[in-house]
Amino acid sequence: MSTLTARPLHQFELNTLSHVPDVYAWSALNDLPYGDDVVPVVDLESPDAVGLIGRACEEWGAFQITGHGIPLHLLDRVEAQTRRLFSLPTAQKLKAARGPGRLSGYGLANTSSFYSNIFWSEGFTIVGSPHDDARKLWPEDHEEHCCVMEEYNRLIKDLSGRLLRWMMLAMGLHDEDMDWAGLLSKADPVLQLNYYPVCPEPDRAIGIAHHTDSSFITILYQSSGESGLQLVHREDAAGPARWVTVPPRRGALVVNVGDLCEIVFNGRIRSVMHRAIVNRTQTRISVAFFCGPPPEFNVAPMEKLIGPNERPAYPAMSWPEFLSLKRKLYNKTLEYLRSPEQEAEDHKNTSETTNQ
Ligand SMILES: C=C1C[C@]23C[C@H]1CC[C@H]2[C@@]12CCC[C@@](C)(C(=O)O1)[C@H]2[C@@H]3C(=O)O
Ligand SMILES: O=C(O)CCC(=O)C(=O)O
Ligand SMILES: [Fe+2]
Repeated sequence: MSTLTARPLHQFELNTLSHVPDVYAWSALNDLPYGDDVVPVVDLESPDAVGLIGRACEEWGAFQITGHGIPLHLLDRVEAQTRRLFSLPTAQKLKAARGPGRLSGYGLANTSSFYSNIFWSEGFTIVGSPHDDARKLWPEDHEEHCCVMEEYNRLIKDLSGRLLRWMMLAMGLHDEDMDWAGLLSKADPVLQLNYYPVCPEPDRAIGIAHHTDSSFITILYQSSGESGLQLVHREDAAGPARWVTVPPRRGALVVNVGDLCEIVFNGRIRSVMHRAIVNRTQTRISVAFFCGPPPEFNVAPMEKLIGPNERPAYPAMSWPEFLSLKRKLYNKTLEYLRSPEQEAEDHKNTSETTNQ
């Protein structure tokens, strides 16, 4: 396993290939059985939205939302701008390549550096303002792109604050326990545009390998047509852990619970393992909004969720500390934080501090 570093871009133009070259071949795609259960769909205008969200978070760590107030024509424009970006010639896209140590720009998904095989996808990350990178792609003609992305960021940030507040209420907490809107207003919005070209042998490739998002929640738009997003439904009375496909639904958005919520809610809800697969017939795009905190945020379980005489299920740390741990341990991060070894380590650190 390596740490997150920039990696060379594709050696191939994926949409021209008639077979999957070995560096793109994945063997562990069927590690779990498939389930045909359906990820809950919550209408945010429904009177029991809070309860439905709470149940979906506890059972799935994910749900689709309708009635979210983001106009369909804006979603269409976001999709059109995303397709326009990825259909630029490779040389042009490389002008906005994600440089070493930078999060924003064009390249493979960052997490691809954990694997020796390459993802069948391209990514473009927008952190904060879209202007700098868009100017590199379209020196004369980036106004429309920036306008659309900024408007989307504004509405989706607002929506994420509402959703987090409802999740908190569903967990029996109250408005005074966390000012989500205030907290999120201090963070840079992060948008990840994903592009999955058609693939001649979809069973041999992966769009983005399984992972959890680090954010509080991720709000994902996926293009209609072929589905690609799959998530792990944990073992329950109905069966063992299984892959479940989240079909695109016109106008709906997918909400994924991320690692930060798992920690803040002290494990009452868990982040959802998910991946994107590819298909033979339709180019797919997705746009993920990662709802994260400002750098100074203290990542720790909320006091009220820790029972009397109970230790928090996760140790406290800063957000940059969490991200650097995640860069090292990737899918093992939360398991490590919950483990007894970590508790011992945590205890040692606390006694060192108190001994000083
Ligand atoms: C709010 C977030 C979520 C982050 C970290 C932080 C800021 C940047 C986000 C992304 C965006 C691109 C994919 C990812 C994997 C990456 O490398 O940077 C994401 C990551 C995560 O989910 O871990
Ligand atoms: O394309 C998708 O459906 C998933 C994308 C994703 O998981 C991500 O960008 O983190
Ligand atoms: Fe993701």
